[in-house]
Amino acid sequence: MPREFELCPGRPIGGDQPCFIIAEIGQNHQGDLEIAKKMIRMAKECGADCAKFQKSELECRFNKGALSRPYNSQHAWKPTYGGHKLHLEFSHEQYKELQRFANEIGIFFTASGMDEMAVQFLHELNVPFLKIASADSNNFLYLETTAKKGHPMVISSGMQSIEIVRQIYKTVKGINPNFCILQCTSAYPLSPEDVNLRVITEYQKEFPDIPIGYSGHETGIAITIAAVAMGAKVVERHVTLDKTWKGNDHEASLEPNELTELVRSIRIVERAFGTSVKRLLPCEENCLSKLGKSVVAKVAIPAGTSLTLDMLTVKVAEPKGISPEEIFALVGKKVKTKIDADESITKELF
Ligand SMILES: CC(=O)N[C@H](C=O)[C@@H](O)[C@H](O)[C@H](O)COP(=O)(O)O
Ligand SMILES: C=C(OP(=O)(O)O)C(=O)O
Repeated sequence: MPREFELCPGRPIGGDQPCFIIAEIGQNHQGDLEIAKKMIRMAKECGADCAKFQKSELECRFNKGALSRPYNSQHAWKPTYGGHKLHLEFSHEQYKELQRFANEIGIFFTASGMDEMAVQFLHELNVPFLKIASADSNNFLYLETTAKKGHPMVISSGMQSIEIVRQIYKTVKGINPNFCILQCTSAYPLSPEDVNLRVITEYQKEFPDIPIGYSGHETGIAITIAAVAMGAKVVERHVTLDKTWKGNDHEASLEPNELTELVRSIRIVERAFGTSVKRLLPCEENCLSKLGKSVVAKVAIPAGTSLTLDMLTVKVAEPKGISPEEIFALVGKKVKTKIDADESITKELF
């Protein structure tokens, strides 16, 4: 059983705790603070545990060449990648406002720190946990600095190999025990064939003492529900107010009705995990008494006969007789009284 730890105040994850559901607002707010607030409210109303953003300090995250490279995508807000990213970036003051807003409406608030300066800002903002985006999970310098901040960590593993993920585990484990690793494939939208849910099982085997989760970029909710059924303890999905909006992530995001349905389905699946003890349950008694089978005489059996298998069959019978699993134990037993063909074989006959 993976160890539990408190990801947010009063909200442990891992073990048998409910799956922690992150609504990744990311940059789907289009650079508009009012849309961002609407999305935080939406995440809360749909039942997500946390609203998450992406914080960058652009000069720390990108070099000059990357900032000035042309961005010709249909999703571009400005002609250069730097201009585009700047359009989607909220200031420190705006982050504080969003954090206050999330506090007011009662949903956990955090962000991925997309570079070391952003992590320092989020540390000062005192977010409950730090999300490490896939693109930083092999950035060991950053990982070490971030782990040392002491916040719980949720680390995504898109674009990485198992060797790198082992190194992530080892590095962070040595500094900060409170972290989990998410299976993730970094493509938008993600085809089911590239999801590789089996990696969740692999991570559970490789890292049995930490919670494992899933960060999905597919469309729809089925795959994320399956991830939870496989034991994901944290799930993250992009959310949007409108999938047709401009932006790289909207198509692979969930609209409010889908997020609501995802949360509802995850909570149902969790109720269904139940126990690993296999036994007849009280709720099965009705079915058993209506359709459960009994041993029945196949032929008329005279009193004093030693039973053989060819005298017996199994049917739904009234009254209830001996259970079918005991049929072989009846062979050789002598009946006290005569039994008619098709009569239930009951304990009283011996
Ligand atoms: C890998 C990574 O950081 N991925 C993020 C999280 O999933 C995404 O939200 C990107 O920020 C987004 O897809 C980038 O789009 P553009 O390049 O149009 O700003
Ligand atoms: C890119 C991010 O997440 P992931 O790698 O899980 O898609 C993020 O959190 O900003």
